[in-house]
Amino acid sequence: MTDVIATYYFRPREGVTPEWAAQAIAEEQTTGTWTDISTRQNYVHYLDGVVDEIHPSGGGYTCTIRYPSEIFEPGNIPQYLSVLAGNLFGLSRIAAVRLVDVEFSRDIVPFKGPKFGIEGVRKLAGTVDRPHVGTIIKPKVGLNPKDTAAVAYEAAIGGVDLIKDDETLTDQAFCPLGERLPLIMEQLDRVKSETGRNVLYAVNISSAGDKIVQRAREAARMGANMLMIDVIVCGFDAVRAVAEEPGINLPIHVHRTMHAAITRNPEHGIAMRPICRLVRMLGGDQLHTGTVSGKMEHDVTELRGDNLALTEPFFDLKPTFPVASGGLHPGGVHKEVSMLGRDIILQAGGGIHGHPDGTRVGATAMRQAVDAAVAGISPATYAEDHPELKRALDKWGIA
Ligand SMILES: O=C(O)[C@@](O)(COP(=O)(O)O)[C@H](O)[C@H](O)COP(=O)(O)O
Ligand SMILES: [Mg+2]
Repeated sequence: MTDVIATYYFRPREGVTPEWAAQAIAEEQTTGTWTDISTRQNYVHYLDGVVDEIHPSGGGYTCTIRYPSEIFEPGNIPQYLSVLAGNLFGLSRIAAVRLVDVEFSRDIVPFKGPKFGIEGVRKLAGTVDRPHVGTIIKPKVGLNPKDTAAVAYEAAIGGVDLIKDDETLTDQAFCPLGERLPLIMEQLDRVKSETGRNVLYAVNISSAGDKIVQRAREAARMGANMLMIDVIVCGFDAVRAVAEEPGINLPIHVHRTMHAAITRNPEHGIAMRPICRLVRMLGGDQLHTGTVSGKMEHDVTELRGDNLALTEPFFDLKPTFPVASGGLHPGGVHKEVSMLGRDIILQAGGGIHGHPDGTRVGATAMRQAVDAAVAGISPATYAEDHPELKRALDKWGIA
């Protein structure tokens, strides 16, 4: 059995040595506590966490801690997190601590990973290597099912590859999932017969732990071609439960709403990297990781590393499709593609539905921006003979 290696950034309180702080984390997360105890048996020793290395970093230190994989109950993600990311965050003699990354050992990754992954999603959408364009139905909530489906049709016929519910839309009375889903699939069938394109719709099935698998089954029965889960608010295991459910063969789009409460502070919390590794191993086919030009806080170096964690070899798991979303518009596409590559889903809500000529043209403008980026042509030049893109650039400029 090999060890699991976690990397932490930490800053000890004044008067506390980095050695003491790192050791306190290793003990707190494995077999120790704040004082020696009389109940300890020698045979417990093999489960001790071991501080490997400590290096100064920024205003603090980074350390790697080895966790014997026997401390983990194979397949039990909540238990993994209680060890890797549990009590340590509250230790008062450590001013700040952040879980930066985890190197999992194969024996605690009994999961199958994404069913589709980048290649499988590309096959469904009929693309080879260009970035995908996605949109979020806006306004986030409030539209009735009929109007929601009408917006979906406009975006799909305009050229998007993916349509998704917003993270706050589930099965509320003003837009019941059971009405919205069939109406949207009907519109996407219409687009398929009119254009031959298979547009994906990620229906948000986020719900209580004892309901989410049943909601996934119902969505599949109603003709869904993709599912969406808010992983942080539902819990990581919800992704596994849906991904491993026999009889449900649908890609899973993973939204990370609430992530910034734990990922944003560069000194304290959990970085996006471990979250990327978990979502990939649990079966997420697509995952929001951030943009280089959008409205959300972002660190380009971290972001590129996060996207690599989704796509680099990781045992034999398929790569997960990174999603760049949040304040994106056609004028930002060239920057996203040049910094993040082509295996990316560029998702725009306001950046499509806010186009001066409406949703359909907004979608076309995003596709044109992608075509320009793939062809290596600047958006301004491409806009000279693509009026849809021009109108978008006139409104939002070039990032
Ligand atoms: O509600 C929103 O803000 C979005 O629908 C984007 O809409 P806009 O395109 O209109 O901004 C997404 O939820 C964010 O992208 C989430 O952030 P992240 O991808 O960073 O997790
Ligand atoms: Mg949203």
